[in-house]
Amino acid sequence: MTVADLPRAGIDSAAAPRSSAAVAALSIEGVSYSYGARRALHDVSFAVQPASFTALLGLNGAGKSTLVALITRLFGLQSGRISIFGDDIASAPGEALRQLGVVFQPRTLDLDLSVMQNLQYHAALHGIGRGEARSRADQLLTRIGLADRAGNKVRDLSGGQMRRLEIARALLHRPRLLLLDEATVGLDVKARADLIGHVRRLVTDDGVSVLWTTHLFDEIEASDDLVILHHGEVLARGAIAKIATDTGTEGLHAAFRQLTGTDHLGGAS
Ligand SMILES: Nc1ncnc2c1ncn2[C@@H]1O[C@H](COP(=O)(O)OP(=O)(O)OP(=O)(O)O)[C@@H](O)[C@H]1O
Repeated sequence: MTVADLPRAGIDSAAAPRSSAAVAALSIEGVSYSYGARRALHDVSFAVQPASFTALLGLNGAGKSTLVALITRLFGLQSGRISIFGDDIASAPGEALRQLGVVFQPRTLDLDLSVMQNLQYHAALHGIGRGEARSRADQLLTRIGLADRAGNKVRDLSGGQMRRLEIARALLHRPRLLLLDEATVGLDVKARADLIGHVRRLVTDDGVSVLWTTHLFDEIEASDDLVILHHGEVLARGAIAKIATDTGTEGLHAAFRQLTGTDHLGGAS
């Protein structure tokens, strides 16, 4: 089976856009959030365009996880607006979240169940029937290179394979927007490259829109939409070349250093 034979993982006719194709996959407008007196996000605004890879770059404490918690409605909004393909997460949460798949930073697989059982359990939570779940799971496991591991217990997988399984699980209900929060933490260099390659192919081959949060500069490519978040504020948006031009610097490291005033650079550690 080739990629062309597979259903487009990101496209679900039931979740087709209601209006024009110009609607952003994810729109964040004027979002602020505080934990008591501690401000975590301040007037954050940016958008993820359909079928694009947007990298949200920030050092530890920048506010990435807080933003993920707001997008997924783990936390309630204090101010601002978030919408997914035009559906407001506060006023139309069902419609909005149906179009969202999430891979959270901590692993959330059941280690004692098989790969297929993990997927079927999750599909049942989404109300997907057994036959349909099996068919979608088979397709997704092929898509992410785990078809031969369907019967294995999850605890026998490598860290990178577990992450890929979490991506397959996040795509089971055919969301058009995939949110991954520091998905490569704990993986070695090869597993990181492998994982990010899979995610990039979901964008180019299947039209999935991706928001990828990271503190690692080497996970960002020249063609990505980049959002630099620092101490809860968006300091720059756009492609690396644009940000470098805007800051009068050469390349991402220098631009980041200039924008944030910090020498603490995220490397491939
Ligand atoms: N439950 C909490 N109570 C109080 N402050 C918090 C809480 N969670 C996060 N913070 C603070 O909010 C700010 C943003 O944290 P957040 O975890 O969103 O950043 P992050 O970019 O995800 O960092 P990391 O990569 O380390 O997870 C930090 O100053 C953090 O200390």
